[in-house]
Amino acid sequence: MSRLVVVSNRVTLPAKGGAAPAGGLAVALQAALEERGGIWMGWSGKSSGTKDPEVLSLQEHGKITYALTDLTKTDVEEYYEGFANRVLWPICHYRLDLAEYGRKEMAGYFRVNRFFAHRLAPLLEEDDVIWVHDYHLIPLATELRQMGVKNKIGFFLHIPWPPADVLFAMPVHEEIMRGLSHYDLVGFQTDHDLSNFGGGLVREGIGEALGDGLFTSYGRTFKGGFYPIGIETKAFSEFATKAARNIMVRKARQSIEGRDLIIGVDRLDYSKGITQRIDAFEHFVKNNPGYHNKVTYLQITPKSRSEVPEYEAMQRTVAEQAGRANGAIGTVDWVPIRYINRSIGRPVLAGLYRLAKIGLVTPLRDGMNLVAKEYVAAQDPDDPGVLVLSRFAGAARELKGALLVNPYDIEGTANAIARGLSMSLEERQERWRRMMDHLLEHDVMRWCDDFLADLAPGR
Ligand SMILES: O=P(O)(O)OC[C@H]1O[C@H](O[C@H]2O[C@H](CO)[C@@H](O)[C@H](O)[C@H]2O)[C@H](O)[C@@H](O)[C@@H]1O
Ligand SMILES: O=c1ccn([C@@H]2O[C@H](COP(=O)(O)OP(=O)(O)O)[C@@H](O)[C@H]2O)c(=O)[nH]1
Repeated sequence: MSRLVVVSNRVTLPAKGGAAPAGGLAVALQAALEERGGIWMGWSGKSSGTKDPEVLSLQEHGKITYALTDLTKTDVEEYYEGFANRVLWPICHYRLDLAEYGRKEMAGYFRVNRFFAHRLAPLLEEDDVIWVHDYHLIPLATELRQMGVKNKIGFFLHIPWPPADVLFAMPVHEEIMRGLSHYDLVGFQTDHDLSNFGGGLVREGIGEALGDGLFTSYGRTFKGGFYPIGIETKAFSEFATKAARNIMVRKARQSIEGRDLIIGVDRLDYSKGITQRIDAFEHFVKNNPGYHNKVTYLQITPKSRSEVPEYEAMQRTVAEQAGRANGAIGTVDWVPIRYINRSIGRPVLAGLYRLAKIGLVTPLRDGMNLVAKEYVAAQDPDDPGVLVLSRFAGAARELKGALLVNPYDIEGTANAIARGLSMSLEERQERWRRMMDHLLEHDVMRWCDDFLADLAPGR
């Protein structure tokens, strides 16, 4: 088997005790690489200030060699906070209104991709298979090809790919589309993302779908496919079973005092639909007096990308909204919404998911949403909870046993909460079994194997 070289913007070294960082990409790649071994190259998450970053720091952990680089302050501002998170992220999440274009940021994005290529190239061996992840690094293959790298290079996009009318509002879309054509395989989360990609090529007159998963554009022929990312289903389910003994989970159980628990877990991001979700919960409580003092909604929301103005503003908005809703619907002996702003380790999260009667996962747009899958995997087969899931999450293409909602429809989401809480055991089990069987078969290793088999068959 060829050596696997993974490149992603952010690389986080495994924490003591094996706790993984918040963020689906890091969680999934760690699981996939731990089994197969290989190199994982990317940004350390640290800034070297104004100094040029030192050479790569190489560190071995188990079968993985981590190759980390710092970035200068300017690089972080222009490449990560600027172009990646203020242009590509909003555009790919259909938020044209939030995209902020700047020539400086665009230049910084392409410059850092070149820098990554120059740092990566000396590590490469002839037979290596290179797997690049996410929107931060779209131009990386172009840069590597210009340096003469002939290896197989695949790209997987963890976030949605928008339709032509949205994508082409981005001034630099042509460079981005050209960048993708330099890969051997371009993978998306869902069939919808793939068809948006193919549709965009045709609409702009820059390429076409040749059939059998082949595309051509800018004089290159490459494969495209969809590979829905999975979780470590079996291991996560075992975590959840054991977590009942965890002290934090026991304390949480005691503190809800027999009320029904509803759980939401999301990075603090405008794409996650947290404000609409709080509105929906408030609406549910107001319209279902029988549930007064009988339900607790726990929203776990670690801060994310706080240097980006839209994210900083959200911290205030969501906190104020949770406070206002508690003021409006709470009573002297009942705080209906518990809003937590820090990251919780996944072993504890697993136990909290299992305690919850409803997993409330209502992003306005999401590439996949691993929380939805983790919630299902964590359930007790004898008494499973109900997943209320946005139809705009990639996970909705697979998890047909969920109650699918439109997160913009506040009343509809409130009704789904009510329906979930009163659903019969038989229906809950039937819906859960369907989803769990799917997740057991399509776990994170399957995702990894499927992608790599299409990228480098027979290697
Ligand atoms: O690295 P950050 O800027 O702190 O952000 C964390 C990650 O967020 C995004 O995750 C996506 O990947 C998940 C796994 O495929 C998927 O389930 C989710 O829908 C996506 O939003 C981002 O794509 C990653 O690059 C970030 O590391
Ligand atoms: O306090 C938290 C919140 C989230 N997560 C993990 O972060 C990932 C979030 O992935 P998802 O695909 O749902 O969204 P993303 O943040 O990548 O957009 C999941 O594995 C969560 O278990 C975590 O470990 N602790």
